[in-house]
Amino acid sequence: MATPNPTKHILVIPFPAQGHLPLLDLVHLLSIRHGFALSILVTPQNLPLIQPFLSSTPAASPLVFPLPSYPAIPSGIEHSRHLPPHIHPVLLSLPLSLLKPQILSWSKSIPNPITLLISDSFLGWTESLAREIGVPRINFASTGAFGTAVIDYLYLHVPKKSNESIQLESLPSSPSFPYPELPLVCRCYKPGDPDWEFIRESILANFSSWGVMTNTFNALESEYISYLKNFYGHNRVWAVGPIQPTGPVTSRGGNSSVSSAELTAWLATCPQKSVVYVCFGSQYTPSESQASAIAAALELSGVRFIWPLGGLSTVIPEGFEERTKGKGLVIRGWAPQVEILRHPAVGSFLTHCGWNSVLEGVVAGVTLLTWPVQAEQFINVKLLVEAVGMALKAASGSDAVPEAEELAKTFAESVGMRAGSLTDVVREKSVEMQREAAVAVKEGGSSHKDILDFVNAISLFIRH
Ligand SMILES: O=c1ccn([C@@H]2O[C@H](COP(=O)(O)OP(=O)(O)O[C@H]3O[C@H](CO)[C@@H](O)[C@H](O)[C@H]3O)[C@@H](O)[C@H]2O)c(=O)[nH]1
Repeated sequence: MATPNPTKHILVIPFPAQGHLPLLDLVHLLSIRHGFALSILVTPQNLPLIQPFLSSTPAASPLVFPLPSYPAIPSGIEHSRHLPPHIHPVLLSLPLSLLKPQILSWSKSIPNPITLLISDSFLGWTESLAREIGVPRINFASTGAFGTAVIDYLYLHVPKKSNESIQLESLPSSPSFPYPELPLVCRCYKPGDPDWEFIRESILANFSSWGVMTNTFNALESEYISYLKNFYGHNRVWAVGPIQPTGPVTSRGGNSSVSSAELTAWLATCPQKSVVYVCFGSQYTPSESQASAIAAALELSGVRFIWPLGGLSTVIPEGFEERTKGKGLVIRGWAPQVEILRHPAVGSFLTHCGWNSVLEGVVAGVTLLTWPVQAEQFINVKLLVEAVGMALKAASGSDAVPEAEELAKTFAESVGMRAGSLTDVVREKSVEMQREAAVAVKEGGSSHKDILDFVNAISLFIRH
């Protein structure tokens, strides 16, 4: 562990959403390995959520400011998981931006000046904050390079609602997407609406950040990483993923509602690669008919499974748990996803393709079965299925209700209970990407090198 150096002081401004947490894992690594002192901006309700990070990062201190009220955000809400579904999480950027004067005066009052600001790409307003403090800013993108490229493109060339597919001309291979599959953060933009104009300006401000760090790796997205370098007009785009969870993987993002011992005991009864894991991330609850289709498919296929229903209210058919007793585990609440995926008994993952789930699946070498529902998930599927060829399409869209028989076949093929030549190809590609991901983060690997390159680049700004 490196000795913390107070002259290397990073102000970190995370975005309060589960899927954006890898920023904390990244700065943990910078602190532990490279001796950076960290100040983490956090609002009071979110302070307990970052406690595990603070406990494991001795040179990190919270910088706590109450969240100012803002009309677009119901009062008392400080985290995206508590926002009603009709409010896009990015709008939490608005009240946070009101903290700028306080952050500025705090930065002037401290004995160990800030060297650098790292903030989430949903917080592009921090670009002008960094300029006022007089330090460079790193824009941290929690989506992949392709996802980031698409969101950036769509804020430059705002698409009109259309029945035709929207083609993104200057991106590699000029991909096109049906309008409803474009990220909601882009489709929600309302020209002339002051809140959305602020968000647009904020995203455009990311383009002038001094550097960009992204949670991806070269072997997975080299084409889009190169594209981003070209787009931003410099090479300070560091692909540093897959960022590893800080501390025990069992507690990533929340306390699990099932004990590790219970899970391990059950998984120990299952043959290698025989279990299908089903999860839709932290922000989506499958509808009752979707949950029924999944349940029927699990039952019909006869596969072993683990299915966390989340803290929200997924309704599953009556009697399902009794009928599948021994074959599967239904988890009510938060599951230790990373731990589950890394268990050798798990063979495939029906996922909504949130970027963290994708990377966690890649690291674990499981076969990804894709069912994108929102955000940039359709873009991630294009990457995984069409560009890399390492995933199988299971369903698509928040309104989709797949045929139980078809989904059952996909489940069975994915764990080798049914022959399917495509699955072999896909499975081999998953194993190859798993290997590439492991190589990337090891000494000499592309992501490891990018972190060192980043540390060297910012040493120019360190005052001694
Ligand atoms: O029971 C659960 C459910 C989720 N997780 C974890 O929660 C995270 C979920 O992140 P992600 O898979 O990225 O999904 P979302 O929470 O939906 O993430 C949002 O943010 C991501 C990063 O910007 C985007 O890629 C997604 O599309 C967007 O929906 C992952 O680390 C999971 O391991 C658990 O540990 N247990």
